Amino acid sequence: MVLMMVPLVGSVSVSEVLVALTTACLVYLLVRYFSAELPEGLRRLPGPRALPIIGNVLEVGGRPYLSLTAMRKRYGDVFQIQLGMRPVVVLSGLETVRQALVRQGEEFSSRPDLYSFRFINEGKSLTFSTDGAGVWRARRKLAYNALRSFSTLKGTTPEYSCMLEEHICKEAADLIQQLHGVMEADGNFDPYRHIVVSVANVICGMCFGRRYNHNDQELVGLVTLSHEFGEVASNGNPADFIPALRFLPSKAMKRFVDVNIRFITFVQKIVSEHYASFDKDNIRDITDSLINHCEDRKLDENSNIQVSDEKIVGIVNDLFGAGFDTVATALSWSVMYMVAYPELQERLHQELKRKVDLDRTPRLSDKQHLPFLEAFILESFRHSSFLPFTIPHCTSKDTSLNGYFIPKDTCVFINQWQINHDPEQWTDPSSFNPDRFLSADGTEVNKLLGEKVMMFGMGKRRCIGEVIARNEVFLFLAILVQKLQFLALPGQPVDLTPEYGLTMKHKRCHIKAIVRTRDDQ
Ligand code: HEM
Repeated sequence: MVLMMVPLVGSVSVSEVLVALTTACLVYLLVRYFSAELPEGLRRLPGPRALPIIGNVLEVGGRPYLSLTAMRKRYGDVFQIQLGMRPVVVLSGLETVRQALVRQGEEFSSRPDLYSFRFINEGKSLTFSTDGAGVWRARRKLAYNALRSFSTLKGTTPEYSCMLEEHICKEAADLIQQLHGVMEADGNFDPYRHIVVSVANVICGMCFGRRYNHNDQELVGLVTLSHEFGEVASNGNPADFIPALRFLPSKAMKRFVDVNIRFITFVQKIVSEHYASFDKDNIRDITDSLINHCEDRKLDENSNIQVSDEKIVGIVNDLFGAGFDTVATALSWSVMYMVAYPELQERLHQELKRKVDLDRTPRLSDKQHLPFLEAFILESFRHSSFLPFTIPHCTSKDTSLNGYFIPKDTCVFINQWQINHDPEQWTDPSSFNPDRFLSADGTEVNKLLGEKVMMFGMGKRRCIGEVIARNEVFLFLAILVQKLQFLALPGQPVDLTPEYGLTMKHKRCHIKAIVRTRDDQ
């Protein structure tokens, strides 16, 4: 957002429109500053001094997770910046964030009315929209129950403990075939490009009861567009913070709108097909179960929260959207860490060999016997912190935190990256060291420490796909580590610098994989 805002501001600084705007903003800020009353006993939020119109955009820069972490050292766990004309409160520190999102959860669990969020799922997103508490809660419960039922459903054969396990095992086996094929054809591959299709197939299986070929242009085109989405959705776009800018052309915003239209068109086509073939006695997937809920609800005259059919069936957009890029990014980072640290990759393989054997496919139940893999995943989450901020929150009423007054409707950023790299919590936070999560003899994972890694948010808005996501990352990785060895290409060192976005990716690159045979174990 910040990167996009700077050139835009520069290109129109000479126009009359902005001169008028500057004056209006200055007046607005001055009036706001002097008129804001402070309740007795509470302090004004600390924070850097803001420039007119652009606020603190220049200081925040292109890597807000780093600059806002640095500002926390100066201003503490709760401080305020100004993004354009919008004040934003930034929260850091595990205990402060827990206080806000859990103990004061009711006050901190709304979403801000950001212009760009209106284009996501046509403004009806469960995740991004400003639905009132009642509607949001009802939709969230529906989404949570649908996800739980369709992931824990019995597999089609007894060898699988549940449908989620079945989907993952089949997709992981197919991914290995794919990678083998690409290695034979090209000698290298882009890990994210292939992983994202396999992961998307797992969520497509649950949501739509179907899977796509790795070369299906419609799906591949869609799931590889997440960069365009994340660039704007990470923490808005310039027009979210300087309202007048929404009337000026913006390439990034246009791409963002286009991605959202493509996305919704893709899902709506599938939903229409589901309506056409819907059979109440044969609920095939999450889409069917949501359609069924609409039918049932029409019979229930006592339901007091009114949610439109569109908003109910539209939940499937959120589940599909949230379900592939996040997990694929997590897996892609894990693969890159294995490439960067071959000795850790070997330890992972040896653990699998000892605890699972190489002849049978790992299962979800193997998790408890693979502490090093669990520690490795925790460290990949912590170190990459690929979701550096939660989705922006907003205060639902005037409140206070750590003695500071925060007015109603204030946009709140939660800095997960800071929590995961806080030197007060983590020894040598910048080094990649899975052993930090293991007991001295390496046989047990320190669960308490593991819970301090913040990747899924906290409290009322905590991710509803967390269990599924953790299971997916574990099982995909276990199967990949068992069957493949990942390596850097000669002369191409691994670059683990994250590229900023809603989900931060490592630089797109090519690596190679060797299929492990019994002889070279
Ligand atoms: C490693 C993978 C994942 C990570 C790191 C992750 C992380 C997050 C985070 C940080 C939030 C925002 C929390 C907040 O605003 O405070 C979130 C929200 C959400 N996630 Fe996930 N997520 C992952 C996978 C999934 C999956 C697989 C699904 C569903 C299939 C999912 C569904 C959702 C939904 C629907 C929300 C919005 C909840 C709400 O606004 O009430 N996520 N997730």
